[in-house]
Amino acid sequence: MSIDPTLLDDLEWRGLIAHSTDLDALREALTSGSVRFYVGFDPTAPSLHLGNLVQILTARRLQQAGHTPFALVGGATGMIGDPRESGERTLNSAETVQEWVERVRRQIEPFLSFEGENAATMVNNHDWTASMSTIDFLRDIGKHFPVNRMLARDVVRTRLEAGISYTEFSYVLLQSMDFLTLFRDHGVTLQFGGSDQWGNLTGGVELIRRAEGGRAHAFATPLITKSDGTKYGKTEGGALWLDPQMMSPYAFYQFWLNVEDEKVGELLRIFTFLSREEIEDVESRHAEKPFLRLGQKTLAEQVTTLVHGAEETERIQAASAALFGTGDMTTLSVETLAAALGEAGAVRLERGPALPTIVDLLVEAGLAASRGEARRTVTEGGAYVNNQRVSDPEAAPTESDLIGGRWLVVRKGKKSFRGVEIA
Ligand SMILES: N[C@@H](Cc1ccc(O)cc1)C(=O)O
Repeated sequence: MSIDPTLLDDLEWRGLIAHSTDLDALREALTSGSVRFYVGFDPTAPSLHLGNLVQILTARRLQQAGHTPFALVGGATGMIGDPRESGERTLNSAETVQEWVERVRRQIEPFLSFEGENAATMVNNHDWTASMSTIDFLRDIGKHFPVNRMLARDVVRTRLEAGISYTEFSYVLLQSMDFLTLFRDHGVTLQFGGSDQWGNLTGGVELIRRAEGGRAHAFATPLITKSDGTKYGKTEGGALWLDPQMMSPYAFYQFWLNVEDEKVGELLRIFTFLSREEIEDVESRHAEKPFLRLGQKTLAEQVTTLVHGAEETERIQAASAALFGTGDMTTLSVETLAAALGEAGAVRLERGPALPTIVDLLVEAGLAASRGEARRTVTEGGAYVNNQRVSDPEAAPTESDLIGGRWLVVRKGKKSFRGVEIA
């Protein structure tokens, strides 16, 4: 496996290095051989989310450049909880943590290669933490942690007033012990994580120095925020999950399609494997005609393909093109349409003796508040069934209009549409 000497320049160009312990030493290490590195994920939910994806993709970049990944799932740290500013976490049961460990592990695996000279290894910190005695922990690890420095960390300072348990306060020792263990047992010399992990990352580097006289490196990736500084996912109603059961691939795709123009370049650099030339080309074409949304479309296609695969992405694209365009809907697969409409909203109508008229459809689909309003929408030319404009308020679709024998797409104006299932 040859080493790509341009890796660090590429990471910097992508804006992936927000903090680092010593960039020159890191560059030296990353160009002189395959570096064993690690990144950890806590099972705090049944699925990883957008923030974790930055780390997963960064790990993949390092592996593609010839370095050797250790992906850690926090079977132990997931039992404790990394302190966050919003307050003390509630402890999850051991069974729940165990179940989530497995799910998180399966989510990470497809992004890394487990073959070849620099094959990835999955590790679980429960393996070296669970059997450790309290006495050993306090003597061998605790002794290296000055409490005054632990108190100075931002997250701890913000928590001091409202309160922080000894459990969460100790978290940094566990993560630092992980780095030390991987350093000793596997020669791991680099850890990275999100910028909120900076204290935990440097804790490990410092512990390796104090306990072992060893040299290790760390860097932190930036926090991904919207242009107003708030987190993605907050206003969309929940985190952006990678698990298709928790966030449909269609909704995932739509999220990328709707990011702000100012963010397109940054997100393309962080979340795609397009080259610098390709990204710069998309950016300049996007800047010329932002209304074509080339940047968002590229982003949506690339990231959805990485997470949900090419086939699923094509299905979503076909559905979106049909829903928002003028295309022929009858050629769509019913599954894709149903998924897309499930997201956009769909209503179900009992099949009566005759199919409903366009006025009925607009009212039933919730696109018009009254029959009067529905009638006006039709006469003003703003009503569509399956992308075909309907101009007669009394007109009703025919059986052959029903996609897959039961679906209609009712649209009002350009953007509001609903699925109607006649069952
Ligand atoms: N603390 C990390 C997860 C982690 C756990 C253990 C480690 O050794 C490393 C990282 C997070 O909350 O995202």
